[in-house]
This record gives sequence, C-alpha cells and structure tokens, in this order.
Amino acid sequence: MNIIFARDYDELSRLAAAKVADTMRSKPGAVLGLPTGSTPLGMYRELISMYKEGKLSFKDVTTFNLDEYEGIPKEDENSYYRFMRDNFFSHIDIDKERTNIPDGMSCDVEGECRDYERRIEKAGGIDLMVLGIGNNGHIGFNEPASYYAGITHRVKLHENTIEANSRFFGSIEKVPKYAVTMGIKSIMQCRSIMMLASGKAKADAIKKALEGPITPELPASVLQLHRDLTVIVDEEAGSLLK
Ligand SMILES: N[C@@H]1[C@@H](O)[C@H](O)[C@@H](COP(=O)(O)O)O[C@@H]1O
Repeated sequence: MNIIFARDYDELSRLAAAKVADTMRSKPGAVLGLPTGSTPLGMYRELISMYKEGKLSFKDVTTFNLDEYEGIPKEDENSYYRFMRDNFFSHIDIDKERTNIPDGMSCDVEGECRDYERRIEKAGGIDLMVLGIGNNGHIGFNEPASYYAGITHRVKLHENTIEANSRFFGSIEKVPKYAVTMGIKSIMQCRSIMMLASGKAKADAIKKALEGPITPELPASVLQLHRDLTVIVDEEAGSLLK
C-alpha cells in the first residue's frame, strides 16, 4: 500500500489527476472507475485543465461510475449522472457512449446490475478505480454490514449516509433510501485502486480503513488486501495515522 500525504486539498487533487493521466498515457484506451462526492471535484477540475491545455485526451477512454441513487431521474440535479455530466464529462472530449453509470431508474434493478458487470467485463476490466470514502468507511455505497456484497447490487442506505448526503438535497426526507453500487468484488477486481480523503471528518474512517482490522463493518478496510492500492490523504484526513 502506498500512502501519500498531501499538504492540502489542492495538492491532493493535483496528485490524483496526475495518477489518472499516467494511467491514460501508459495505456491508450484505459478503463477508469470514477466516484462522485465533493472529494474528487478538484481532481476533475485538474483533469479538465489538462485537457484544455492540450496535454490529455479522453477520446479513447471508457469510464464506469461506482454508484447511483435509486429513483432519481437522470436530469435531476442530485443524480450522479448530472454530477458527472456537469462536473466532468461535458468539459472534456470523452465519447459519451463510453461513459457508464448504473441506471437508478431501471424497473429491473437486478437485470441492470448484471448488465453493468457484463459491460465492465466486455470493456476488459477497470485499470484504475478512483474512490472516495464515506464518514462511516463506505466505498461507493457499500455500507457497513456483517458480510461483503460482491458484485453490483441494490443497497439500502444507512441513516448516517442519508444524513451526510442530505446537504446536497436540502432536507433528509428528500434523500433516496436506496442506491445501486458496484460491489466489493467489483472494486477489488480493478487492476489498480486510488482512494482519496480530505478533511477532519474522514480521519477516523481512514485510520480504521488502513490500520484497523479487515472487516465488512468498515468496508474500506478490505482495500488493505489489494495488490495495487494508493491512498492520497490531506493533512487533516491523515492526522490519526501512525
Ligand atoms: N457514494 C458516494 C461515495 O462514493 C463517496 O465517496 C462519499 C463521500 O463523499 P464526499 O467526497 O462528498 O465526502 O459520498 C457518497 O456517499
């Protein structure tokens, strides 16, 4: 495991974008796994700048997003589809046909999950998966549980997650109760993983994830078993690490 201590959020974002760019340069047609949330916003801004400066092209890249809320239409301002379009995809030269986000409006959720896994396999698997981490240690929407959920699946969100994410919805009542997320197996199968964490609220989850026991009660702790894991933390998020 490679832990990088960034001075602050800006440096974390630059380092994260540089790793994505390296992956794209070393493998034309790379397949990227992408997260939402406030943490990767700076990384997306950096990547957009690289594209605008002519240093990077996303033409041949394929992407798979980690998760999506259930029951939120694509065009809703809180859908992860909108998040990705507004914060990243509409600013770069990516082929929209090569961007994949679970369909949270599907009337056949099970079928959608199976199809998502098939699409990842058909693309040749994910070269670099970028992850954030929830305050409770979740990755994607894999919530603390007594077992590991393997592949892409429907999940009931924890109270804690609903509360943390209510800041985007204006009120707790408006936050969806369910989501579709890539599973722990789908994440662990990625060839390389980079997890990002910024701010004091993440310090406890990061300490448990990297130094605590490996348990589905703290989903990110399973990443300790991955062969190619890079974690980038800023000073606050890394403040409890030994
Ligand atoms: N499903 C997403 C996660 O993928 C993300 O890592 C987490 C943390 O978000 P933030 O970066 O805003 O703290 O939020 C959501 O729950």
